[in-house]
Amino acid sequence: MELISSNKVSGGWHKRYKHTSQSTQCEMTFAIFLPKIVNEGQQVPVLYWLSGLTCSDENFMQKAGAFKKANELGIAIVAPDTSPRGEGVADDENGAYDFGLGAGFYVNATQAPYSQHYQMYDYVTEELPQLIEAHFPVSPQKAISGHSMGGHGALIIGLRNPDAYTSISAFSPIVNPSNCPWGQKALTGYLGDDKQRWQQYDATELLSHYVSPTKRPILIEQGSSDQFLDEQLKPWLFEQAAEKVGYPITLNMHEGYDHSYFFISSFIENHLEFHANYMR
Ligand SMILES: CC(=O)Oc1ccc2c(C)cc(=O)oc2c1
Repeated sequence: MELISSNKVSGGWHKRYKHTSQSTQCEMTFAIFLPKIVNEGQQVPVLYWLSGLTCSDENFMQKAGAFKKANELGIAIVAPDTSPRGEGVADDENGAYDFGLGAGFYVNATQAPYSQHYQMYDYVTEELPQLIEAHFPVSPQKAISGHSMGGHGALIIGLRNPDAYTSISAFSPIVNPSNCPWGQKALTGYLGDDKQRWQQYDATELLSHYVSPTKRPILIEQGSSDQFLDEQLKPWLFEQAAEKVGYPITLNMHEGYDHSYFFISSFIENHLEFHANYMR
């Protein structure tokens, strides 16, 4: 693991690292925010943040405005990249923004040529937490959150691993990728045409068939003026599935907010407090 940069911020530290990943078979970059309290020898819980299409480890760290509150609450934040990258990593054949580089969709791809490197599910759920726990003063307490494609990632990972994450949250998530153009394109490209195989990566499907007795709290934020709301995001489908299976979720609609980091930065502190409450 190699340190790329280190900056003091809001009393804590923001650091970027690169390392060779066994899951994705390429160099991966991630960012970590460590609150001040780690200097006093305290182990801190970790919020994993998954970013959306076209993003890297940098967007959330630079734009969300999360550090002051994370420092106060004593939470570390880890932001991985959104896909494998580098020479030899297959991209969308037309270089589109919604597939390939910057758009790994947090799945383990089974289709060539993507299956060689696009193993983001394993990277985020296994390899990265192991690396973080081996190298930083963190406790095993983890929570997960994300935006848009990353909100989809947070929901599927949280729902599939209720023993690993104390709480799940999302901003403007793609809740039902089998049922929207971004998701259909990604799931076809990474997993093939068999829709049965898509279900493990579809939060609304996972919730509809949820059987675990452990129901982790789920908090979703959505802007009413989000340009992707009706065609891509459709949070009401997730809400309906939750009602049907009796899984309590909170979906907060916010008048006038769009899909941007202006929206995320407006409500990120509530999400940090939400997760801090469960990670204690
Ligand atoms: C930094 C930023 O604005 O991130 C951003 C912009 C647009 C999108 C879209 C359209 C989808 C998504 O999944 O993430 C995302 C992130």
